[in-house]
Amino acid sequence: MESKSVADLIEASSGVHFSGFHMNGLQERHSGVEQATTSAADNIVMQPFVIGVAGGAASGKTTVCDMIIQQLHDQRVVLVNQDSFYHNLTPEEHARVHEYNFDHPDAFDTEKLLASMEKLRNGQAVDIPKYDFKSYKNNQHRRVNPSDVIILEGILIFHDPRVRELMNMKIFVDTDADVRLARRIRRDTVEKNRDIGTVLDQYSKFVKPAFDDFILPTKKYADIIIPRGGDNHVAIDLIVQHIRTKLGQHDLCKIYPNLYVIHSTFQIRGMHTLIRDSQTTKHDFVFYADRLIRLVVEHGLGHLPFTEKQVVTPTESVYTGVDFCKRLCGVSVIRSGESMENALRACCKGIKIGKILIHREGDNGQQLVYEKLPQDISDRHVLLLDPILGTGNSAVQAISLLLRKGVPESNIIFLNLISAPQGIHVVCKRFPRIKIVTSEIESGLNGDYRVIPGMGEFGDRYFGTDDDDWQEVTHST
Ligand SMILES: Nc1ncnc2c1ncn2[C@@H]1O[C@H](COP(=O)(O)OP(=O)(O)O)[C@@H](O)[C@H]1O
Ligand SMILES: Nc1ccn([C@@H]2O[C@H](COP(=O)(O)O)[C@@H](O)[C@H]2O)c(=O)n1
Ligand SMILES: [Mg+2]
Repeated sequence: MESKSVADLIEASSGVHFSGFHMNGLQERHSGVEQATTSAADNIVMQPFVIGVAGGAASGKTTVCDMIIQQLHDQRVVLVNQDSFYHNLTPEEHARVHEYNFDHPDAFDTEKLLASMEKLRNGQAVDIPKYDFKSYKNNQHRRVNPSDVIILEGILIFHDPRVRELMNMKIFVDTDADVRLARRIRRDTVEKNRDIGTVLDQYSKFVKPAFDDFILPTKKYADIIIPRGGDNHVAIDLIVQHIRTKLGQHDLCKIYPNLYVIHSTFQIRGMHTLIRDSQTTKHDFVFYADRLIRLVVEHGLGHLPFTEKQVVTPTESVYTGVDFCKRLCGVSVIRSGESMENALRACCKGIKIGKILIHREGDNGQQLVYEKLPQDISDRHVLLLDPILGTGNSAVQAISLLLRKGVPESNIIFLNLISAPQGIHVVCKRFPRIKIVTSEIESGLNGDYRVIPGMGEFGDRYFGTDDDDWQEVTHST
């Protein structure tokens, strides 16, 4: 495509909002996308999703954890047992081990557990003791690497509020006392070589009272109570599904503090349902997409800086409020992004809106970038408009161009309707200071790099250039 004709194309497609068209995309095309703007990107530590699993001894905690881990096979999951943090016994305690209460909160070195968790959450590997139930020692260690999911399991794992605080999800495995006792007898006699008399003594002296006094009272902290432990496949399936959703969605907001997902309501879900439905007419698609876009734009504007302003009301009282940010412009990514311009103009009277055209050239991923931006854009806060964040490639191109124009990274707010986690990772890691405002986070991308569940080709549906509409036009003319 010839440079001049592209300029004309943009001019024709967008209308002139201001002077200052720069045609330097071709020169920049071969220089590639800018490298990460700051080393801070490398320092971002993904916060793991921490699941706590509590319940009485032999209730099936380890079995439930194993089942969750098995189902989350495509995630990096690590299991940390509270048993690993049993205090070593003194020689005196060891000599009278049958009088030692292994079910009391004081039997555990919770400070050490907290220190290990702190390391894992900071992305550092940690050596976790391996507890030997036969020798009562934890002299050996295993190396645990930082992971996407950490499962903390143990009878008293909900006891200390500081440990509870670490958890994103708390599960209590609720199994009848007689089943727990029967399993314990079998386990302790077979696996731990203990005689049945000792097992029963320990149970009545320590295990049962501790369950009533310390373990059962922590059930109230659970988000989910699983009756029948590992037999409850439905509960485990639901939990795994929830973890997957959480990993892909809102926890992204914890990982990336500059990612904002507008608060979901049934109205918003209803609008999404309509625009995602492939049967929705163009008219309805535009109507509900516009409503959602307006919400995203309003939310995005809320992230602009403000100055305090006092006004005198008609009752001659003073109202202390704020003044809008004045140095502002929009930049839409042609063509879908243009659908967001009206909402921005409706909110910000007379706002300048620039345009960026990103063109994928063949399959080699090379992209041509043409732009028409305000000359003083480096002095402005920029609202970057593109309804769908998919792989993040276009967004990286667009943001890199803005940075080359001198716009500070922290002055860019990227507004979109839906975001794929992959795109969020790409953009937020590379540009940790930009803000992203979106209305929903998607499950992911399919093999063709299309957003799933998504809403199809947004530009075609919004501007009526999808196949059906073209046919309609052909038939009616
Ligand atoms: N649903 C089940 N049916 C039969 N045996 C089970 C079931 N769940 C666990 N067990 C057995 O009971 C014992 C205790 O289970 P485990 O998962 O280790 O419990 P916990 O970790 O709560 O102590 C183990 O020997 C295990 O094999
Ligand atoms: N040396 C030890 C240490 C602990 N116990 C018992 O283990 C139970 C906790 O383990 P779970 O896998 O069942 O959660 C607890 O009831 C302790 O009494 C032990 O017997 N010997
Ligand atoms: Mg266990």
